[in-house]
Amino acid sequence: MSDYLLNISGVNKRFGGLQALTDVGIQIRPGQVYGLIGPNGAGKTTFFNVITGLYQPDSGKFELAGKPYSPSAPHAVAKAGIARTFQNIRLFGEMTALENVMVGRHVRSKQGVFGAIFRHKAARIEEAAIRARAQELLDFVGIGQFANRTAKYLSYGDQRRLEIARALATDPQLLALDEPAAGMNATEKLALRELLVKIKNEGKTVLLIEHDVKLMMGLCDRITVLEYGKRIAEGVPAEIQKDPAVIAAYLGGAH
Ligand SMILES: Nc1ncnc2c1ncn2[C@@H]1O[C@H](COP(=O)(O)OP(=O)(O)OP(=O)(O)O)[C@@H](O)[C@H]1O
Repeated sequence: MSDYLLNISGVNKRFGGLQALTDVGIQIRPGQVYGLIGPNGAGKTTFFNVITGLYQPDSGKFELAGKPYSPSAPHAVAKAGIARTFQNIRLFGEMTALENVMVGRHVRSKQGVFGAIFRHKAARIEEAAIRARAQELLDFVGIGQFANRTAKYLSYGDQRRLEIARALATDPQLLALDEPAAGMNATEKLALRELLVKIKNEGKTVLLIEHDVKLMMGLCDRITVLEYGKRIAEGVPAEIQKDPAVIAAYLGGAH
């Protein structure tokens, strides 16, 4: 059995004439916070979207917790145990914060959404448990006091927290975050960092793409750097920071 929670290798992805990913892989151990960085257009989003089933790769080997998984569609990936958030927040704006998290939780419920609607006794009991767990998750990410607030009225930083709570509601083995600090001010970034450390301390494994390299260096256990669709470096932040290829990629500004 592999030591890795996520073990991906040989990913190629072409868009028409553009080779967006060339033989890219990533190996993440359980409990790590793992970062994916690289200059604009390096292929980070493409790779992330391939891992989470949004884009179909031309080739690649995908394993989660030692078992092959098929990144054929987002729901298949979610079922395998990977939950993600999006760069552009995708919440149900008209629903409350609590309801947004409950929807995430229903992915795991026995009765499913229909059971909850028809309110059989078993469904009612399960519904109460889902509600309690959703509240717990809101408390965990620090917005428990806004449980009944309509999602669209939450501040930007709190909406991001809510997205993370909703992703956690599926009890994922891997939490994949797409630029969680995008658009955040310095205070919100600091709070996000604290939250990610808390998630790590709960034993969760996290993969994130983030443009804020400073944030990544202080937060990640390991980092993969992409440039022009290829992996140019992999290692702990201290190694990455002084890697000549990484420095050249960022200073080059070719993208
Ligand atoms: N759906 C698509 N169709 C065609 N080309 C695409 C598509 N998505 C990405 N690309 C191209 O693939 C390359 C990699 O883009 P990608 O968005 O993955 O990079 P990135 O590292 O996430 O960049 P950024 O930091 O700017 O978000 C770019 O040249 C981009 O134009």
